[in-house]
Amino acid sequence: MKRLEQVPPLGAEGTSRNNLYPIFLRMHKIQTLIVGGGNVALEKLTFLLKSSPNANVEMLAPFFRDEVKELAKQFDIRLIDMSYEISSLCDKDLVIAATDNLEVNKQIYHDAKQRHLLVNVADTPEFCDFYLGGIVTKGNVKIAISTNGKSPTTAKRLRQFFEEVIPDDVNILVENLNQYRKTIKGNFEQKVSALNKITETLISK
Ligand SMILES: C[C@@]1(CC(=O)O)C2=NC(=C\c3[nH]c(c(CCC(=O)O)c3CC(=O)O)Cc3[nH]c(c(CC(=O)O)c3CCC(=O)O)/C=C3\N/C(=C\2)[C@@H](CCC(=O)O)[C@]3(C)CC(=O)O)/[C@H]1CCC(=O)O
Ligand SMILES: NC(=O)c1ccc[n+]([C@@H]2O[C@H](COP(=O)([O-])OP(=O)(O)OC[C@H]3O[C@@H](n4cnc5c(N)ncnc54)[C@H](O)[C@@H]3O)[C@@H](O)[C@H]2O)c1
Repeated sequence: MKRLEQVPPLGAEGTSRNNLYPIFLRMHKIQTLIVGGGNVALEKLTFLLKSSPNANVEMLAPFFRDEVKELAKQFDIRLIDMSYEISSLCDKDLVIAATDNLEVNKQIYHDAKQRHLLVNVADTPEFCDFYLGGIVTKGNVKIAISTNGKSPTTAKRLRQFFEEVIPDDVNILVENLNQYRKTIKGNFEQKVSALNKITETLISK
């Protein structure tokens, strides 16, 4: 069993610390529901598909903006032309509420919680089990950014910064190491040691 290299402090006196735990969801394996088809829903859908073009998404609203319809067509997203009903949560794993009606959004939150579904009411931290983040994708490498809900604008700027500075060919490193990893003989410890040795110079100052 490996020991934690270092457990970070809980946050110095008077400061706060991001305690969110990012997980990397395999979006094609789970069913996502977005309720709403307006501007906010469009923003959430756009960034979701940018990161996970293979996501399994259903959208529900009595009105869909044209840009939503275009994206949905392009990415094979099911659009359902109706107002929210509790039965819409059947067979769903993840829910994003993005209507312009706070009461409806709150109802979706409570219904989802009752069913132990993970729910995000867009731009409403108190009704979120999880936050959407700024996301950088370079081949097989993905970086998720959150400011703990403090400043989405900073998350956006950091995402733009990392998109710029991380070289596109970082994926070549990953692919090469993946090939090398398959060729290493020996037990787990010997493999870890070989991989650590060959990548040592990447972090040397
Ligand atoms: C990262 C990103 C992902 C995405 O949306 O997919 C994202 N917001 C983005 C942009 C953005 N959102 C807003 C602005 C306008 C400027 C501003 O208000 O600051 C801008 C900037 C812009 O558009 O330029 C409005 C806003 N957002 C929230 C509130 C409510 C509040 O803060 O209380 C309000 C005020 C609403 C109002 O005034 O009514 C809340 C949330 N927004 C989050 C995510 C979660 C926290 C993420 C984190 O931990 O950092 C959280 C908590 C919940 C959630 O929605 O998941 C995406 C950038 C994607 C990218 O570019 O890569
Ligand atoms: N537009 C923005 O950039 C922005 C920014 C910050 C906050 N907001 C706030 O967020 C909210 C949503 O804004 P918007 O621009 O997305 O509105 P919008 O009018 O573009 O879209 C609202 C969507 O909610 C759907 N809807 C309404 N009732 C529904 C129900 N019962 N079931 C299912 N769908 C339903 C509508 O059909 C429509 O698709 C508003 O309260 C707005 O003030 C918007």
